[in-house]
Amino acid sequence: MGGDTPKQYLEVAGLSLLEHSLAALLAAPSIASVTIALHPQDGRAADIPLLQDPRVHTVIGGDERADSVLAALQDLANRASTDCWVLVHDAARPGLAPGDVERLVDAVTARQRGGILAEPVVDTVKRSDSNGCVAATLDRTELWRAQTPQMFPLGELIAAMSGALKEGLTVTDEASAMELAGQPVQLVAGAAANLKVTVPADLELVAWYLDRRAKGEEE
Ligand SMILES: Nc1ccn([C@@H]2O[C@H](COP(=O)(O)OP(=O)(O)OP(=O)(O)O)[C@@H](O)[C@H]2O)c(=O)n1
Ligand SMILES: C[C@](O)(CO)[C@H](O)COP(=O)(O)O
Repeated sequence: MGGDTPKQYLEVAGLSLLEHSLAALLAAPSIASVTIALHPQDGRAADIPLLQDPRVHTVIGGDERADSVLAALQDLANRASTDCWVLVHDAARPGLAPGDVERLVDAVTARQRGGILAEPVVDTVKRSDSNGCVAATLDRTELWRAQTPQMFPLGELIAAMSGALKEGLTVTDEASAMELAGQPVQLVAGAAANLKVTVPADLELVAWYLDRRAKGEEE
């Protein structure tokens, strides 16, 4: 994103990205507690009123997203059964709605199979060769863009993430680790509003979605 403010503390519609994401999770009836992985030098989280909620815990994160996720999962395992289900969410996805969380939880619990929110790819997708030319056109009917939350049993996810990191494998989401461990992962339709804020224009886009939601308009 550039700039001096860490992405999770950029503001949209009067709240930081982290606060929007946290509020959505806390408003979802299925969520019992939330553990937030913070940067070791984080100086801002303590000022967030929602962090006073007794259901919220914090832990020091790691160098990469996967390290932060594993730190939070291991902290959670100190006070929750490894059989319980856990959802991992990006602070950088502030457009999450409590209803999205419940849709994922319902699908996962109905089939007792881990799953993720995801959006079908709507463009024609090309794979490039090393010269920047098209090597192939992919079959988009099989392609989805992974979102978060991603929901798996706590113990299985810790084992899968630890295994992947020990082997030096890159896992950019939790499903990747579960796939490497040979576990099935179901795809549950996510909303366009649940985008990952990655470039400055995404802030305006997510503000638009949040404004429509606040006015009760369809997404
Ligand atoms: N060491 C890290 C790196 C990222 N994240 C979190 O992982 C989520 C998704 O990562 P991404 O959007 O890629 O965040 P950054 O790497 O922080 O940002 P960018 O790629 O835009 O530089 C974000 O909510 C971010 O806060 C984390 O917890 N620990
Ligand atoms: C987990 C994720 O949001 C799925 O799309 C994404 O992979 C995280 O972002 P990153 O840029 O890969 O860290």
